[in-house]
Amino acid sequence: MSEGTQPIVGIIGMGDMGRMYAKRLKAGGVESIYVCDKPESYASLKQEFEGTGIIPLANGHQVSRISDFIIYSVEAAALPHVVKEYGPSTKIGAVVAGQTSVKAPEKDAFEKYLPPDVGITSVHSLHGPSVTTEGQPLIIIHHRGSQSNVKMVEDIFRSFKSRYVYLSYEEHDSVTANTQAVTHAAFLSMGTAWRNSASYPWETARYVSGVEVVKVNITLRIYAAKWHVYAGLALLNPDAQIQIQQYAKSATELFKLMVENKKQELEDRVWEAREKVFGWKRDQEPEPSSSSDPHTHSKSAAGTGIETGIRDPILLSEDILDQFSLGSKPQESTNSTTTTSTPNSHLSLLAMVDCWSKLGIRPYEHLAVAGTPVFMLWIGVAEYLFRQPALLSSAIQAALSDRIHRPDDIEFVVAARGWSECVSFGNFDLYKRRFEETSNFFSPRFEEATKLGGRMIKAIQDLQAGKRTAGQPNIQ
Ligand SMILES: NC(=O)C1=CN([C@@H]2O[C@H](COP(=O)(O)OP(=O)(O)OC[C@H]3O[C@@H](n4cnc5c(N)ncnc54)[C@H](OP(=O)(O)O)[C@@H]3O)[C@@H](O)[C@H]2O)C=CC1
Ligand SMILES: O=C(O)C(=O)Cc1ccc(O)cc1
Repeated sequence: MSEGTQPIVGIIGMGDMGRMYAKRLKAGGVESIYVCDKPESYASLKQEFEGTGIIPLANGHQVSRISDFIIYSVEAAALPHVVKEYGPSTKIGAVVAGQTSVKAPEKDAFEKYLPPDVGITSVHSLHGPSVTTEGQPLIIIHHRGSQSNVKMVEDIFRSFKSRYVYLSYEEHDSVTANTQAVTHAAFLSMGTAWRNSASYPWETARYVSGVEVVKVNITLRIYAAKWHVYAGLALLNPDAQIQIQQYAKSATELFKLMVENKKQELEDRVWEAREKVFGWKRDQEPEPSSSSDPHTHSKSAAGTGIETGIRDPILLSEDILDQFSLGSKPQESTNSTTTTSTPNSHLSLLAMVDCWSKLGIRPYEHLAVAGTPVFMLWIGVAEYLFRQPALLSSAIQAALSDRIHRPDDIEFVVAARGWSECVSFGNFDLYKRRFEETSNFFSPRFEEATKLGGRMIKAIQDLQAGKRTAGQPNIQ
């Protein structure tokens, strides 16, 4: 690349993320963008991108030969063979990145198949293709080559207005196992449980309000997306299995305490997890943003040593959550199965906080480094339940005595164990089958839920942004 000229950007893989990148980079002022998908898609890509300034080429060899910065944006499981094929054609002195959600296989493939004169400065946008890039974390992994390559990558993505987060390959997989893999395991399990109960949660009045809205909408959002994205980051991330297994173990152990009616043990375990994760003493309700919030003075992300600065609590309110109800809120009725006030064990959330506690995960610190919108919402609802002692007590009480939700809880435990086992087998076909069985069950509601999920994510981001502009501490 000669001095003063813009780098030529190449994208291999024009699926959802590749397209989003190409369009946003073009709109952001990158002059030359060459892209390709599989050779059989060349003709249709050419037609689709005619007149846009984004130039489709026949294959990854052509993109690699001409580009100064090449982004592989293909399925995680396909990446090694795609890099093996096109990597040797990479232009001398170019810089290569992968959009892959899991970096261990990407690192291996790049080291193995890229010529030694090629730099490796990888990226990962921590959000889906339909979410704004603005304010979202964009992880930059500088692995090989001149430090000036980092500046080039930063300049290329400047128009995204994302928040750059600098990690190593290993730190990336450790943080995303904590933020993404285990969070997805929770939502996938809820979906499987509902499917196996043959019940659409929005048809059951007890699921329409508050915390349930997030559970249902995000579950549907995940099942509406591509299975390989979730399979890749769960099955190929060496750190993810431990987290997913602990989540299933937490759900199982809590459930056993429930059915054995071991009140004291269950209470002690839940309140201890609350203190360990959130720092709030038993029965103590923290003031908003008070110094008793442990996460408001955290300094480094657990396990990474990365300085994170300060993070606000999320402080979701019932009012915000209810704006996104999937059904209409029923009137209080004498039939307890149809009232919104029926206490719920919230086993999926009790298990999540127990799992964070057992693994020493500090969710706010990971959120500050590499939080996805889904993870932020999930912490938001966990915080909502655990912040208010009365609400948490009523969940524990329901866990011990309520019989209405118990069948759902059984299904949930079985589902969490099933996902954990599936991940431990490392079998993509099995994962796909499990995913698609549930995804087909929910598909009639995808369009609506995806829109609602998008609005919910925007609302929580606006809430956070509003707090920051109101003078509360920011994470940067
Ligand atoms: N979707 C998301 O929310 C996010 C995804 N990611 C990561 O980004 C990557 C891409 O994901 P996403 O865009 O969603 O997935 P898609 O399936 O939409 O896109 C992947 C594209 O790569 C193409 N491809 C496969 N092999 C080749 C090849 N040899 N040459 C050229 N193109 C090829 C695929 O073609 P075909 O369909 O024919 O196989 C497909 O069009 C994944 O690694 C994912 O983990 C990261 C952040 C968010
Ligand atoms: O926010 C989430 O967890 C999502 O589900 C969207 C997503 C999927 C894969 C990524 O690598 C990054 C973000």
